[in-house]
Amino acid sequence: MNEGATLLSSVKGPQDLKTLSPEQLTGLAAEIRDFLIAKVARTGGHIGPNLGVVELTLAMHRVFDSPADRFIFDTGHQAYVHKMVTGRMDGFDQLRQRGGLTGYPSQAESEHDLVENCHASTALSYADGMAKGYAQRGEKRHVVAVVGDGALTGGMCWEALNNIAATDNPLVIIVNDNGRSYAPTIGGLADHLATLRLNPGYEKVLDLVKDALEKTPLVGKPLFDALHAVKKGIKDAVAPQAMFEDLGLKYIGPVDGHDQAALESALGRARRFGGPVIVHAVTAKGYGYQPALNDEADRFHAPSAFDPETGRLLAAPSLKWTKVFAEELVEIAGERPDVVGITAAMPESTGIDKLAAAFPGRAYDVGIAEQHATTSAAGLALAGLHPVVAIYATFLNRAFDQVLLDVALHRLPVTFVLDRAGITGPDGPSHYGIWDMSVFGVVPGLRIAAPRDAETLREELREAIGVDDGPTIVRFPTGAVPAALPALRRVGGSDGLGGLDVLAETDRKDVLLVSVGAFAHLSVQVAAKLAERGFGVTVVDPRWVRPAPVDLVPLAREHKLVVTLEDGVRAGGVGDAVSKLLRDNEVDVPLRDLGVPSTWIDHGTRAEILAEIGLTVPEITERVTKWASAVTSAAPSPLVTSVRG
Ligand SMILES: Cc1ncc(C[n+]2csc(CCOP(=O)(O)OP(=O)(O)O)c2C)c(N)n1
Ligand SMILES: CC(=O)[C@@H](O)[C@H](O)COP(=O)(O)O
Ligand SMILES: [Mg+2]
Repeated sequence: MNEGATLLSSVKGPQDLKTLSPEQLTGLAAEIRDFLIAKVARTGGHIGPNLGVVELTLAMHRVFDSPADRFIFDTGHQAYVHKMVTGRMDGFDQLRQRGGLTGYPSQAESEHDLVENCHASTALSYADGMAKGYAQRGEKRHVVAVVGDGALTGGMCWEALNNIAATDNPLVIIVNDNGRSYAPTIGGLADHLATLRLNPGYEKVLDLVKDALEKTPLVGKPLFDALHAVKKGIKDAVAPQAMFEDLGLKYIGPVDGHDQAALESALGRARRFGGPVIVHAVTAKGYGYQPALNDEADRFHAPSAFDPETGRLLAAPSLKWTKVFAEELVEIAGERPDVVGITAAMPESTGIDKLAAAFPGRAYDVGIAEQHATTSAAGLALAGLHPVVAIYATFLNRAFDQVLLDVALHRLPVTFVLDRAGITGPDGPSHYGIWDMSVFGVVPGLRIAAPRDAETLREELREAIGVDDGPTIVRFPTGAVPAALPALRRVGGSDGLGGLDVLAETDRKDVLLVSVGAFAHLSVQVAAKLAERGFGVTVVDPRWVRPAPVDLVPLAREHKLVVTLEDGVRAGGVGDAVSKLLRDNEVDVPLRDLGVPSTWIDHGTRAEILAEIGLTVPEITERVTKWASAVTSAAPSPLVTSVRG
């Protein structure tokens, strides 16, 4: 290495790690942490999880040979160090930015990345399949899966472990146990890991006993049997619930996940073992960076840009959708003792922590277990309660069958509150909440509300919790709540859910713009432009969007063109549902639908992505102008709206 050059700059690929001395590795780990803090402070991202896996990632790359050996990171939010040592250091200035490095593994970025799915608890299933596949093909590779203690609370992990235990493929499962998901990981599994963590002597005692036995005259099978008996005795005495071994999986650990030599020794043993093996590494989320280590609220799981010196977040404070929901839920819970909350391991970021604080015992953290959350909610409803399941929109997708059959078939009053609905942004396609209105729109008896501002969120949440004969969804986007947009008037209400809000109108009735949720401001701005161009426009917010509100039928009849605008996929979305409603009611007014195309859209800011897919005022105005011109001719018609200026 040149004088003055950093160790970090000498690492162009995993091979460069293999020759480093213990001292150099310690230095490199420190440089990696400094690099991550400096870069992520500017872009935002998963700083806490990545600071915790520096030594672990270096050990993986030193003991195994990626890409010949296959690395899978569960969830993938902890793969920054892996990116750094596989030739992507230069990309970190553009981390999670449009066109820049993704925040997760990415096949397009590197041959070292395989699994891009950022929904938790899938790695062991991928690993099981890959290990079986390589065995079938006669390929000699290790499959190495890193799974967090949080991800391990997801049911798929246990389905996979059940299968993996019955194989003898070279599959190494590294449990990255930092005791936290977002908040501290909960439940029996977390308790079990904690018990194991508190018994660091287990492996050491085993080694001592093994040494002693090897000095005795026992050989072959008698030695093995004696070893096994002693090992089991120690296990029962030192770590009485060594569940992994009871499941039939070799367990190595617990290992100090910040002790480079210990990690490499454990991974080396796992590699030599040749069959499925669990390495239990104990790490600290945020290791080496005090603001992230002291992070009670888990703000450093994935903060936006921050001051690296103090850890202070740089974004100006704003009123978030989540806060409005959380406060209203607490209000409602004060009035209704039957209302309880559920979060799938995200208490603070979904706002369920506020309910837990106000009414201890009435909020449940079920772990990263959206399917269980849903059916457990069904159970709570069967027991006479009204559960509110607060979840990010993208994560409810995996509980479709539970929503359909466990909840809706039984007509159970469960309210799902879908935060981060619509295009979210820097986390990329796995995190966009764009499928809910299509996917859950087909569930019989399920009603979906899409509030447009804080006031309507409060109102629609109350309406949803007031429904007692089936499930409801209330969905809202990420970030700050827009300014209030009061209705000019409310019409209809014949379907029992309170009617539609007219947000803007002209005397002339050319275009009926059906605006879903937070697109209301955008729609009113489009209407103003269309009115300037001489088209008559009515903007209506249906409030409850699935099933399509029957009150739209008479309104549509009064217009020459219906345009729907939604923050979700067009395929099977609100536009399709309204179109079907109109057809079923023999309304022959043409309909055009605007929304998110059914393609994989790369990460970026919400604004950048909406611009790319043409959901901006100028683009929508142009398109509607074209459509409207085909069915009517323009003439002056001033727009009336509650928006000033
Ligand atoms: C199905 C699903 N639900 C929720 C999330 C949101 N989420 C991302 S990381 C995380 C916590 C993961 O905890 P753990 O696996 O222990 O990893 P750590 O962050 O502690 O390294 C959660 C809940 C997700 N990615 N996927
Ligand atoms: C990996 C994951 O699923 C979450 O950590 C997600 O990145 C958080 O997103 P928010 O920042 O919107 O809470
Ligand atoms: Mg964890």
